[in-house]
Parts: sequence; C-alpha cells; structure tokens
Amino acid sequence: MPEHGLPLNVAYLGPEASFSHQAAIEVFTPRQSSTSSSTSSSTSTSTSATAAGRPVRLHPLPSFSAIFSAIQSTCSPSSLEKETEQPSYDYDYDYAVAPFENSTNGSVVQVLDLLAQCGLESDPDPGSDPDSTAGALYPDLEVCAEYYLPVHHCLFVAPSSEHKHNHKSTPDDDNTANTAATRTSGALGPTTSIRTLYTHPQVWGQCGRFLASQFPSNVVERIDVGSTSAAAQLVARETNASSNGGTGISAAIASKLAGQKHNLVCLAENIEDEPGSNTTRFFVLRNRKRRSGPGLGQGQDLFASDVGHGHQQEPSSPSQLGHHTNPRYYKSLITFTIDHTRPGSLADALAVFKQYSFNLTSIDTRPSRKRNWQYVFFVECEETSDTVRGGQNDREQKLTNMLLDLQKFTGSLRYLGRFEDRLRGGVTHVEP
Ligand SMILES: O=C(O)C(=O)Cc1ccccc1
Repeated sequence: MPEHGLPLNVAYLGPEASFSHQAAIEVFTPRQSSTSSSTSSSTSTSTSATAAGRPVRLHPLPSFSAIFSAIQSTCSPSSLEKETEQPSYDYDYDYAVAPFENSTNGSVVQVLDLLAQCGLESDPDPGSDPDSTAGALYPDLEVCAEYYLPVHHCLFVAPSSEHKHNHKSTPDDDNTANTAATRTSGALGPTTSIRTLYTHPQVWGQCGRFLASQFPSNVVERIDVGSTSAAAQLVARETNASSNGGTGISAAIASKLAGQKHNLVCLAENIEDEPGSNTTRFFVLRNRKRRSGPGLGQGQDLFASDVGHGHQQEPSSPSQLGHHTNPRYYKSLITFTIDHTRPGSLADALAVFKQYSFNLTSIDTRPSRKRNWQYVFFVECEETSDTVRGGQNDREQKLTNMLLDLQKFTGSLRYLGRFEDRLRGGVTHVEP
C-alpha cells in the first residue's frame, strides 16, 4: 500500500525487540508483524506503514516515565507539521504503547503508578478535597486502545560465554537464537556457570517455576533492568574478561526476537510458567488534545482511522479478530480515591457502576502516595449489551452521567479513557 499523509510517531519501551516493540509493530503495522524486518534496521527508529497507508515511525524510549512525559509534552495537532528528522526525544508523539498487566504476574506496577498521575480531575474545586491528586504530572494522557500480546520468554547467553557452560551443540546448530530457539526447554544443558540473570522486573514472576528449578537464589543473582531487550543487549556485550571476574557468566531472559537481534545463544525457550496462555495486555496512549483534530465529531475513533484496523490482516490471536457486523463494546478506565474512614464508601462507589449497568472488568489499587494506607483505585468498566444497542452519543452520555454520580462517592475522580474491548472482537471496523 502506498504511504500517504504525515507520519505517525509512536513511542515504546526500548531498546528494539522488547515486548513493547512487538506490541507496537502489531498494533500499528500489522502487515509487518510476522517478520522481524522492522527490528533489523540500522537506526533505532524504524519506519513502515499502517494498514491505512500512513507512514509510522516507531521510537524506542529508555523508560516508562520517558514515554509518559513524551506524550504529555506532545503539542496540538498543528505542531505535527513541523516534523523533521530530530533526536527521538524531540518528536511530537502521536501514540505510545505501554504494558498494563500480565495474565500470569498481574499488574505492571510502574505503569499503574504513572497512570495514577494521568487524567483531568473531575472535581472542579480541588481545594475541597484534602486528598486531591489535582496537578497530575500527565493531565492530558488518555488510553485509546488495548492490545493483547502472547508472551514467550527464552534464556540467552552470549556466544563468547558458551564454552563456559556445557551447552551441547548439535551438528545443525549455528549457535544463534535463530536455530537454537527452535529447541524446547527440555534440551536445556547445565546452567551451573551462570551467576547473574538479567531481565525486566515483570518477568521474574512469569517464569517462577523454571527459575526456581534452575537457579537457586543463593547462587545466582537476579538483576532488574529496564526491559527484556536491554537485558539481551547487556549479555551480548559481555566478554570473557568482563564476565563476573571469570568466575561465571550472565544470562538474559528475553524474547526470541531480542536473542536473534543480538546473535545470542538460546539455552531454553518457552520458560514461562503458563506457556500456552502467558499474555500481556498493553494500552495505547495518546495526548487527549489530539482528539480535537479537524473533521472529528463525537463518537468518531481517531485511533481506528489513524491505524486502519479495518484492514488488519493477521490478528495475533483469533479473539482479536472481530466482525464489523457485531456491536462494539467499549471499556472505560477510571481512577479514584475513597474515604477510608467511612464504612461502605467503596461499596457506595461500586454501586454506581451497577446502577448504570456498567460491568466491572478489572479493579486494582496502588498506594496514593498522598497519605499512608490510602489507595488509588483503578476500575475498568464495560458497557453491557443493553447499552451497545444505543447510538455512540447516547452511550457517551450515559458514561458522563455515571461519572457525575460517581463523583458524589469518591475523591480525586479521574477519567482515563474509553477504548474498544479487543477480547469481544470488534477491531475489524472500516474507518471512514
Ligand atoms: O521488557 C520488555 O520487553 C517490555 O516491553 C516490558 C514487558 C516485560 C514483560 C512483559 C511484557 C512487557
């Protein structure tokens, strides 16, 4: 498809070949998602096209907080026209992709803590609420889509350290992840020379059984790094001289793609506790000021028209393939605090969702950081089948009314966005 229009700039947690990168590729350039071509470019920013034909540039950023800051500082739509080749940080980012939760290990708490700093306070008089979180760091951020990525982890070491452990080479083994990753974890050789493991903190809990059986914590040190691809990069740089003073080697837990990118040796693959189902749910974030683009009325989905999901070729799981004749279900993400001293305050708040026929699909908490033992609640709620028969404007009005009522029972109520439920189908709508 020929590229047309201004490029879409999308931020993700780098370096290249992280799971966030994979999710960004699948969301924004689904036609390329079955190949690793976009991770093999010489520059870290890769360019390809959305299904709608818009050029898309994927930019690796070093941390989740850098991603949130970058989206917050993105300016109005007109500023997109000053687009030139600039260092990554100076882009006006249209979207970002960030992991929210994993089916095995639960919430990505770093991202929840950043989301707790997002959104506009609904209380018009923040002074009236002593626990108000008004003055959020990222008031203009909103969630505009979700994406489910199946996640498989591999154990990698650098080729230079391979002689230090008894990994058994096979005649057709070229010692790269490309072929090694096709072996199953049953073929794992002794790992006794590994003294250090690197990965993203979310991953330890996803691979708990494998780690407990192979790496006693009194012998092997686990070191958190910024991403799984950063772990792969670190291990690839390890030389014989630098490997723990010659006493042991380091290994990374990362994706097959990250191992291929850095020519690592795969000692085991699919080491996650739930190999058939381990899935991470990502949010697509944007600056809400972008929504008021020209020609966009209420109920129109800017994300869908930017990305062209109507033409999505190969969804990563059958559940993400919707049918445009089916009704679309939308979820909303809301955060609030409650009065912890009043019995029934949480029950009162949750009763409002029931009263307006919103189904709660997830609920989570994080410390408010305003006062000890006070929490920010993260609630996702979904319209029910009764509601989806109404028009978009009616549906949005119902949500607005619900939020107005909810305000009576909560403090620091913030609306973080409304997005289509990808578990109930519905990505295959045709954009205008
Ligand atoms: O580290 C990565 O590759 C990430 O993108 C963060 C992450 C880590 C584990 C599961 C999903 C996302």
